[in-house]
Amino acid sequence: MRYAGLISGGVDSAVAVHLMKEQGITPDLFYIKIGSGPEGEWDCSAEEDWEMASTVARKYGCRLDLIDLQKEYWEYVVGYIVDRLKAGLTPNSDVMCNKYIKFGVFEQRVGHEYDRVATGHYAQTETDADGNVWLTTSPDPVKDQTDFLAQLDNLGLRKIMFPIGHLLKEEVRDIAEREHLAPAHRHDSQGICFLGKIRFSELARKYLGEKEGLVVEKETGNIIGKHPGYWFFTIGQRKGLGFGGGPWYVVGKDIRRNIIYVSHGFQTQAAYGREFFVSQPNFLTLNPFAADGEYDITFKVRHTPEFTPGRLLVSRGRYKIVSAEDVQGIAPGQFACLYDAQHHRCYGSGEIAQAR
Ligand SMILES: Nc1ncnc2c1ncn2[C@@H]1O[C@H](COP(=O)(O)OP(=O)(O)OP(=O)(O)O)[C@@H](O)[C@H]1O
Repeated sequence: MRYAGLISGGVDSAVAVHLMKEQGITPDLFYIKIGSGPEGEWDCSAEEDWEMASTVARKYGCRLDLIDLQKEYWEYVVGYIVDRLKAGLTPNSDVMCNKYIKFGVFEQRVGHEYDRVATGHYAQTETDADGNVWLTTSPDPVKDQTDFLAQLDNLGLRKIMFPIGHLLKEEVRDIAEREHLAPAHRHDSQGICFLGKIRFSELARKYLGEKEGLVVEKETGNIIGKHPGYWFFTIGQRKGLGFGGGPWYVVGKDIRRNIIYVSHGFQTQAAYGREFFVSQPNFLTLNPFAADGEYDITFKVRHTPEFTPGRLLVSRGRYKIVSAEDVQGIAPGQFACLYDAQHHRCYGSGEIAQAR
């Protein structure tokens, strides 16, 4: 068996390597470089991550290679983000980075030479009696990353290994301390999916520019203020609106007229919803909802520790989630991730469809 390990310079993948060594496996390690943009305009400070990865590789006698996927990252992941922002949708860079980069381009370039590829994700897999491999959640609900992995295909899932998947973050840190792994005291690495909120707005400014529009209170139609372009705002967003007299929630967008609709108050009903459609989901293994009917599920519409209970209504290939609780900020384009009622198995995810 040939083993590869994806190493980021952070604690999680360092401990993953340690645990593989404990099992007698010496993986070849790969550090993926996404660089700092086509014109070198973003400061990614990746040197430190590379240093950390090298220290771990030396300690465990592993080969370490740097794979430059800068061009592909900007083409596929950043391209997708800008596209979605322009369409008024809420993109998810972590999901797409896993799909296109770590398990997409990496697999084509390097991964295909290996039988298994290990990462430091907080997720697990299980094999049923028929030999089907399923993605299952981490015991650490705060760190669980199954939602980021839910767009992979079954081939990827069969190949992947999560050496720290059964552990809590605290346990991973303890191992790192005990083993004097250099990154033990580091913050989480930049990772390659580094595009957080700030980056999103920087990207939006660079690629889509600014275009002044109106901010309108949904209930009254009153004009509250102006904004620099609908692409800077996400449905459900509360912080960073800067309109005064808040809290305000973004509850809708009219992208044709460049209008942002907001709603006022802490408990505003307009910020919540209970029902929405999911575009054709990607099923990681089998589709457990193949027959029309109603199913008890849990789901997530964003990366939070909570799994929301609800029912999935399936009718002629259409998937509708009816939540048992109010859900804040149901944003078209964002992924709805589907789990069983015990939030043990993660079945896959699909984009939240535009309300019609
Ligand atoms: N630049 C990279 N090169 C290679 N693999 C990476 C890189 N960034 C992330 N990974 C892989 O993806 C996993 C999850 O990445 P994520 O960005 O979520 O980081 P994390 O949970 O903070 O993990 P870590 O502590 O290892 O950075 C990492 O554990 C690692 O296996």
